[in-house]
Amino acid sequence: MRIDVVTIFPEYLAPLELSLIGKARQDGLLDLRVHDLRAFTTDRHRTVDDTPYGGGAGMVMKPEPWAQALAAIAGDRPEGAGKPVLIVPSPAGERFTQALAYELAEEKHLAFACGRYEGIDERVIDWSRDHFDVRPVSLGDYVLNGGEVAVLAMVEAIGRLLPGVVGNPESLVEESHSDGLLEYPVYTKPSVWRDREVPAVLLSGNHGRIAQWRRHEQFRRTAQRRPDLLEGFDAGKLPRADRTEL
Ligand SMILES: N#Cc1ccccc1Cn1ccc2ccc(-c3cc(N)[nH]n3)cc21
Repeated sequence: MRIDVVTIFPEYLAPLELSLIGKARQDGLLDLRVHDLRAFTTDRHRTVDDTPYGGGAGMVMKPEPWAQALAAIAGDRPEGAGKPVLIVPSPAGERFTQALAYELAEEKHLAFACGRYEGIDERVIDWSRDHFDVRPVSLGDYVLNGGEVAVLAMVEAIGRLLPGVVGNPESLVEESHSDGLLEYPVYTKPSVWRDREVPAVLLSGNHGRIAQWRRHEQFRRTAQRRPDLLEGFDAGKLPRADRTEL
């Protein structure tokens, strides 16, 4: 997968050189390129913002540097890729979810536009639709100072789903949200820690009972912490014990 990120703070994306995503880049599984928006300005001061039409606080990102940066990306497509997906982090976007991460992990070419100030001139979003499949995406219902933190989270969530990135693909199956539920609690040695014991079933070696306990814990936790995730969940999928419990 090819990922391009445009930002005025390229150093904000440095953590993507570390750990699993960094190794995926070294192994050639992920071609991630970070572009400084100021490289696409033409004035002496490398200006990327200006005052908002209609007044109001703060500044808005100028359209032309964005069009220059995004045109360069759209014109440099990986072999066989169609229109890249342009993800624009925004408090006013569709919600980023595990399902969207899986969807985007299927793409050959993603681009991320990291806004700052009060956002990017809206005409850039409109212009981009001729060159990209444009997706404004929200990380959650809170306001960040810019798109970079959201891109760090999304690139990690998407990148870890690419084949070969996570050592044991099995670990992707049972984690939170992979099957619509929160994950079960995990434990490791020692079996007794500060007078707290590991649940006995996990020491039993009975893999059937362990799987049943873990499934029950997923439903119990989801019902307790994120009942919204159970709306519309097919109760017929519940083992009988869980069905009576909810
Ligand atoms: N837009 C905007 C805006 C509007 C008012 C005040 C401050 C900002 C900051 N900002 C500028 C760019 C930008 C990008 C993404 C987010 C963002 C995403 C999520 N999920 N929360 N916040 C915020 C961003």
